Amino acid sequence: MNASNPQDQVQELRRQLKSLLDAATANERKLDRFDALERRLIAVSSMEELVNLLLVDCRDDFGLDAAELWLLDLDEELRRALPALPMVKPPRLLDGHGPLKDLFGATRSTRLIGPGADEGLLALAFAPESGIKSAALLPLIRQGLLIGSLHFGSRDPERYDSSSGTKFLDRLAAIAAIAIESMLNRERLRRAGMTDGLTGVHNRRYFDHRSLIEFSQAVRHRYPLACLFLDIDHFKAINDRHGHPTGDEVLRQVGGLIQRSLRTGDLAARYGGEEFVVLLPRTDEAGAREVAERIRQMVQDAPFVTPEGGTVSATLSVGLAMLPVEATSFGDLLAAADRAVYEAKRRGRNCTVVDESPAA
Ligand SMILES: Nc1nc2c(ncn2[C@@H]2O[C@H](COP(=O)(O)OP(=O)(O)OP(=O)(O)O)[C@@H](O)[C@H]2O)c(=O)[nH]1
Repeated sequence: MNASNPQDQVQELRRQLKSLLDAATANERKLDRFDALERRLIAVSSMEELVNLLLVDCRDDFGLDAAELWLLDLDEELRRALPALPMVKPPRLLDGHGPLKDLFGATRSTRLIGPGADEGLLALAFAPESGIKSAALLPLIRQGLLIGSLHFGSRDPERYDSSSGTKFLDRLAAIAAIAIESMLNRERLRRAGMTDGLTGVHNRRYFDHRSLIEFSQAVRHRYPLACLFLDIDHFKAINDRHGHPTGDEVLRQVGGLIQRSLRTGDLAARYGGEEFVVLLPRTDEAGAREVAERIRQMVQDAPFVTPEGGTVSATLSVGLAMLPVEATSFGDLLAAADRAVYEAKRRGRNCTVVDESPAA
């Protein structure tokens, strides 16, 4: 091309103008996509929706090859909560700060990684088989603390390079961190509303709600439903002899033993002071008796550790009742299990009694 030729000059200017316009249009589209994503992030109403949005929708909308979310979970709160939530791709839960330090060091700012010096980080941030060649690693920060990270990866080595700006991504990370924190708080509140603070099993309010659902399912589908009432023996004496904190500790450990003895789908709750209730759907009398005896035996054998580091022992009386085929109310089943536990106390405690009263 001859630059002094006016026609060539015009053509060159046209070419430059077109490339500027193309870049502006691409930027505008990018801005629109980020804008739409931010609006959706702000509007999410559940943890699973949020995770699916960050990991699945983001990957599809931005034409990425991989998206990863890491969340710090020092007290294993998320480890307990997340399995119950339906997620296409769950986040990776971190039990320490190490992996985040490896990615961000002390800088805690968005990192764009392409081929070159920091390439090794790609193997940390993504599964090795994903073949990621460039990536954006976004630290998620709330109130000055690193709570996790969001990783966008591409097999195109030029998709992200360290000289590009990170303004959009920084903003996205800030909004994602707020959305994650608010969902975690919501999840905590939801769980607190249905969990007994001392023992960690469900509370009476949740039991009252779930038992009605279990009752109507069992009646509709005509499957057996067993109810256990479990009452710690001479609990007043444990409190009186060893102190209230030891009584609390026994309650906490009994709650844990009961919970661990059950299958998914069974329901355990603290019904009152030293009383627990268990619902076993699709379980016949023989099966329910086995569960009751297993729990009773475990409690009998357990050395309960006191807050001072000593041990005390405890036993349980268990009342078992089966939902009568023609039951009309869940209250009948509860009343029958209550009668049975009363009978177990009468027979000398530390035993399981099956309610034998004629079906209601
Ligand atoms: N430490 C502690 N004690 C509790 C809690 N809730 C109820 N209690 C106590 O549990 C005791 C229950 O006593 P009782 O109902 O007389 O029954 P018990 O001593 O277990 O005797 P039996 O059931 O007849 O074997 C009471 O002393 C309550 O104060 C709690 O959250 N923590």
